[in-house]
Amino acid sequence: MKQPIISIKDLTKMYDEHVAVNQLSLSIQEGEIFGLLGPNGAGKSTTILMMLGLTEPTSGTVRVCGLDSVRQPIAVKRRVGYLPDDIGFYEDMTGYDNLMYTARLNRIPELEARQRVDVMLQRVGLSEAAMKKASTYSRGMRQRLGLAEVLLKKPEVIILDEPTLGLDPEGVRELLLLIKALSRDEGITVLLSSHHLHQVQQICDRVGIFVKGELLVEGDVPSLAKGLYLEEALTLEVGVKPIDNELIEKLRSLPGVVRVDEQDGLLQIGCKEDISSELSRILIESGCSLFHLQMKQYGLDEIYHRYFEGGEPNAGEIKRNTP
Ligand SMILES: Nc1ncnc2c1ncn2[C@@H]1O[C@H](COP(=O)(O)OP(=O)(O)OP(=O)(O)O)[C@@H](O)[C@H]1O
Repeated sequence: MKQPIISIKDLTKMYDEHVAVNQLSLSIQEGEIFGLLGPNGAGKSTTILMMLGLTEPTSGTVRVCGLDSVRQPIAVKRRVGYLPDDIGFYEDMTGYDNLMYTARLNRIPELEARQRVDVMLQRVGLSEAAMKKASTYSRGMRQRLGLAEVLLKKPEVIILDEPTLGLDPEGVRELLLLIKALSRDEGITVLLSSHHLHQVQQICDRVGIFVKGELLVEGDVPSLAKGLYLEEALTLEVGVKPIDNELIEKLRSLPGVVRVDEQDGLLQIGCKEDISSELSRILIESGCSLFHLQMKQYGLDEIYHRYFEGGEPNAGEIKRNTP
């Protein structure tokens, strides 16, 4: 198996007596989009700072792109792009000049810098606003300019701290789609922190849920739903004709089916796992005509609330992260 691009083992950070991150172990594979989720103060930013070599762990190890973040922080920073939650620009300079300034700081030769800045501005959808001062940019435009700046270095990994903070729904959607496209097209590994769970679940391959310095669970959204021992991990919405009691009873008796209800002419079938292909086979074999089949999965919000009902980890439901 390939070595993970980010590898964290037993990482702990204490601020005096306060444990900000506690015995964290986590591996992220190349090309993955990983979401670090959790409420304020959970330890997400501290973890990011340790990955970047910007703060030293109290104990444990963190390796990024095969480099030790404590011993080789400069080499790590060369290969990792970091977008903090409060990005600073030269407000009196245009978006274009801000990027050129960063390119020069990174010693990119002038001609190449101009070309790369043009490409990046186009990539993030800011070509038209390139000659406007950064002070006139909206929050969404600033985030996109920040992304362009990070990408100038051609990073292998990008780390985004709360990238959607303060954006309106359309801005959030645009930024997340852009992040997803970058990861897909350029093969960049993305780690992003957020407490807006429903937003990031759209683009994350896997998420880790943090609380009070501990990673309680990690996995893709469907496995987390399963890990929560949710009786009903997903609902299949089925449009089929004709619907009669015999059909409903037959479906109720299928393995993995928890409930079958009829609602507005559609069947709502709650199941423990995805049985859609088995289900369509049975319906067609029974002589029914199937005109609609849609799967509705539990989202991260549901998962998150199950874990942290009342703001505290719901001890009965926590399945510990095992490295
Ligand atoms: N420099 C510091 N000195 C002392 N305590 C700190 C320092 N930085 C963070 N902490 C504490 O460590 C804990 C984790 O903070 P951290 O900023 O990593 O959380 P977070 O999950 O990123 O939260 P947020 O979403 O609010 O940024 C918090 O209790 C915070 O008060």
